[in-house]
Amino acid sequence: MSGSPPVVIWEHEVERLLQYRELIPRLEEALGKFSKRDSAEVIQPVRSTVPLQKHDGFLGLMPTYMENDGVLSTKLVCFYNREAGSSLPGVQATVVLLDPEYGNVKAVIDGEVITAMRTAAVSAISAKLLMHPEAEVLAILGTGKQALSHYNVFTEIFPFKEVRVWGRTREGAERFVRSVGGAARACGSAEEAVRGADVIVTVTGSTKPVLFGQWVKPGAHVAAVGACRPDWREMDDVLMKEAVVYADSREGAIAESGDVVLSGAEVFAELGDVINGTKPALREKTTVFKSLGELMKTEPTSFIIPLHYGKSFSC
Ligand SMILES: NC(=O)c1ccc[n+]([C@@H]2O[C@H](COP(=O)([O-])OP(=O)(O)OC[C@H]3O[C@@H](n4cnc5c(N)ncnc54)[C@H](O)[C@@H]3O)[C@@H](O)[C@H]2O)c1
Ligand SMILES: O=C(O)[C@@H]1CCCCN1
Repeated sequence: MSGSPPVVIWEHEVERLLQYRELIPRLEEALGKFSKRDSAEVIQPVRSTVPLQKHDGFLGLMPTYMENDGVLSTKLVCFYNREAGSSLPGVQATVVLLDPEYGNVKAVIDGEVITAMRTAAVSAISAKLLMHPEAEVLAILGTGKQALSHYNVFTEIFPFKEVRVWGRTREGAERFVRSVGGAARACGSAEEAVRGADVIVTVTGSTKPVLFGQWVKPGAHVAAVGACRPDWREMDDVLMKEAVVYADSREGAIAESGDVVLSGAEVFAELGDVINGTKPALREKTTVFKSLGELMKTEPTSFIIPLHYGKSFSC
């Protein structure tokens, strides 16, 4: 294997191979393993970030090693502040899979679909664990790629009666609603979308709060996906202080989430702690899951390879 050139697996192939019904249980297992902090299970340091000042962006390096599973990979992700508006993409990602023994690159895999689906799947896991079991109304703030993947997985696995979408422009929200076949309602303001919602997903490129605690129904669950820099926000202090805060990675949230850093909110638990049964899922409280994406790009990558080659492929 060490002498072979890397295989390149691109967007359409990843899209064909990844399914939420397979991704979700694998990510639950991986989140649980990570929270045990057993170095033979998962080593996933907080990502290294290189500022791309001239372009108002960042390069994030996200290595992971799962020794027991024999999987070594790193995601390379560039992300930008596009708040001022731009036709260029806000996030671009590639995943590189390496042989942990030889150190050679085995595969270069498009990271766009992995990022969209993994992030939405982890938010869906947070909702499975933390939302009210009879949740009926979903609100999505944002109308980009993550808004779409979140819409897809949340409506695939939960029986919401109503889905509301807010975007910076009314046209953007209406375009989004048309793109999903009209099964959601475009709202004229974030407040209108959020009032009375049981589950709220924030997937904006905003650097300032778009979600305010005074609008949020007590007991609602928020999956907060944007604002992945220590000085960027999507939520205000009222919400951050009232809610019980969960994260994918505690270290990641403390280092990278402006919502956590600037509000001084405490991270109560990781999703993996809840999965492992070491911390409770406080469903009756208002909960925020702060997603940084720190984790688990390796997991989807590791099963794309065998799927790509069929069962005969061995890592
Ligand atoms: N937590 C994670 O794992 C993870 C993974 C991928 C992306 N992200 C973050 O999620 C966010 C969305 O990513 P995406 O790939 O969907 O990006 P995108 O560029 O496709 O969409 C961004 C959306 O945010 C909106 N927006 C931008 N500035 C805004 C503002 N000030 N107020 C309200 N809306 C605003 C845009 O109109 C657009 O609808 C970004 O912040 C991105 O960095 C997080
Ligand atoms: O983990 C990721 O893929 C994202 C990209 C954008 C910024 C935050 N993290």
